[in-house]
Amino acid sequence: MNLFDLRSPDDIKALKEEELKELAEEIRRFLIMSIAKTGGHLSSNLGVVELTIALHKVFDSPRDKIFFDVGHQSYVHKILTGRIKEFKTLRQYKGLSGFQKRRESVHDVWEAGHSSTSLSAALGMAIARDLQKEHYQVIPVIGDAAFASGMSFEALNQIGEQQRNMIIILNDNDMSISKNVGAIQQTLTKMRVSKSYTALKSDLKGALSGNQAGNALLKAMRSVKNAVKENVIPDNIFTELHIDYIGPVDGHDIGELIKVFESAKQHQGPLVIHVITKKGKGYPYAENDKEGKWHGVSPFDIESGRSLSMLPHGHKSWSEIITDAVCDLAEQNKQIVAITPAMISGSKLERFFSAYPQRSFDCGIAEEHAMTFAAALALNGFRPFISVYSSFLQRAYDQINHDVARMDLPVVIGVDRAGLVGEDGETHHGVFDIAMLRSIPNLIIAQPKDAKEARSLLKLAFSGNHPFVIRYPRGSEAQSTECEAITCGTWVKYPCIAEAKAIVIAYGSDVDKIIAKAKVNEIALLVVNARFFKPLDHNCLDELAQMHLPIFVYETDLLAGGLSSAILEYGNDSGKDWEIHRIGIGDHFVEHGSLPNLRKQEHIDLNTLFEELLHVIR
Ligand SMILES: Cc1ncc(C[n+]2csc(CCOP(=O)(O)OP(=O)(O)O)c2C)c(N)n1
Ligand SMILES: CC(=O)[C@@H](O)[C@H](O)COP(=O)(O)O
Ligand SMILES: [Mg+2]
Repeated sequence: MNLFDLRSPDDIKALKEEELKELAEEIRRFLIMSIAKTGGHLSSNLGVVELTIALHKVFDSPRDKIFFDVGHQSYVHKILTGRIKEFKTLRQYKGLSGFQKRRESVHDVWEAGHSSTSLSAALGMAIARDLQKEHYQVIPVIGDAAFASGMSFEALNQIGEQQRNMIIILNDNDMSISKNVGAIQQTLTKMRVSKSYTALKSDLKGALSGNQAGNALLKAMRSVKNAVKENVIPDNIFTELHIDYIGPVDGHDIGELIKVFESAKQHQGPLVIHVITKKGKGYPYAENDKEGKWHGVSPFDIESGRSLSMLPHGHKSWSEIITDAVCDLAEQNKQIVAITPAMISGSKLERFFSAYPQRSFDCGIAEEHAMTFAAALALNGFRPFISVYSSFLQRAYDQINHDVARMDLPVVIGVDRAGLVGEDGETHHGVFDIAMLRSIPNLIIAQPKDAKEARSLLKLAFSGNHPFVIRYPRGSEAQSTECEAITCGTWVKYPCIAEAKAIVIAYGSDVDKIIAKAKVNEIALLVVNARFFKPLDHNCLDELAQMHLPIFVYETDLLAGGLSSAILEYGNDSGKDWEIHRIGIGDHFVEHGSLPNLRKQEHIDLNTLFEELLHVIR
């Protein structure tokens, strides 16, 4: 079958098992070729090819609701639902999203990007269906790491109690972004490899070969389980929650998957089907990836596996710059510990984890738990550094407020991926954290403009005794080992040339870019590096007000509640009579695309700033 003829799942309903296996191989080849060109989430999608084909073969999307937790592994679903032609635009501005989007297709019945929402959503859909007296299947597909997250267990607790019909596909590849962690994973591994479950599986195969329908199958399952229950099989975490369980099932055996899914159609009440897959299947570099290098990739050379995107000379990622600084501080200060909620590779914490394994903790996808865990370590004499992507930090708002800030505990929170991130789109743009955190008492919130300031701010953070938030963007910066003393809450003024005609207050790496652009264009500006969002530098603001010049506050984050809001609040409270121009992101979510395109679309690119500046001062 030509993949490009695929319009809807109906096109595969008549295919026989052998043809479906060929389809799987064609899709696998297409994924590797296409993602090598565009970048994207490679290994998770290679792992769910047969699983997704079998789901669309057996169930009737969009009537039956098939959806994916996080959604980064929904590319095969998109191919089978008529979107293969758009894959050349994957994650590009106005192109195909890397996650499920309702605007793209009727087959995208849910949206995510953040982990572990699928089971709660499934219960909502199932109860809506029942209350409306409708009849369709609700089928969340959830990975082993997303399953081991708090929100998933909150949902399972109610699913077990509600006993609504749903088919939970647990896609267990024993991987999060890198190797999965935690006791729940250990339990799943035991279930996956224990002989009794394998024995049970061969009995299951027997039952299936007789083509027994659902309940008969489960009766067979239960009789087998009861038969072996005395000696080996304890009830598992699912049955203890009154959720039936079938598994483990080979997630690459289309025939077996179809039989199990067919049987599941008749099942009454919630059912978990434990599917075992190989993340990265079919592409050796990704199959053998333990560090998570092939989870989310930039364009790469298929033959060598080499990435085609290189950092500018002398640059390191901001994540690495921060980790290097924390490692150097940790050499002197044995109380420094590092915590990550499942993002070791994304946050580039590998150096810390290998240098200080006893002082390194990966909590799994559990931002809420990780933050309170950090608070208790700080309360008991340690100096935790917890790195969380800005958008995932939204999960830990109450823990920052209720545990870290209220008790005024010295936790250093590295807010990675702060600002627009680009290709991952609205669920991942880290544009809310300044507004989200600025109202919490006791927090210090800062952003460095370069590597030297990053090291200086971290030195200040670990020398103080208060919760300290340091935010930094996706992307890279020239590395530096320099460091200087910084007084908390102080901004820095950079007069560009001659008598300033306007003031620009900015932060992060844009500060130096604005200075350079003003010099090249011989525009007389005073540029202020507002490296602290909290506390504001009131002395500096008082001085700026005295200059009676137009003040441009240039933000690359949400305007509402951000830096300019804080400045306006101060101006109001201190009776300032000043002219403030605000540039930043308006009251809407920002879609996916490359950063230059998004900045232009949001009118937060430097050209927009300078156009507005010149409009005022000339
Ligand atoms: C709240 C939240 N935290 C972290 C992430 C980053 N993240 C995306 S996918 C992923 C791993 C998912 O592992 P799993 O659920 O097992 O799916 P797999 O990729 O193995 O198929 C993580 C940690 C996220 N999307 N949302
Ligand atoms: C799906 C998900 O949430 C992560 O894989 C995320 O896409 C990683 O983002 P970075 O590529 O910025 O590390
Ligand atoms: Mg996984």
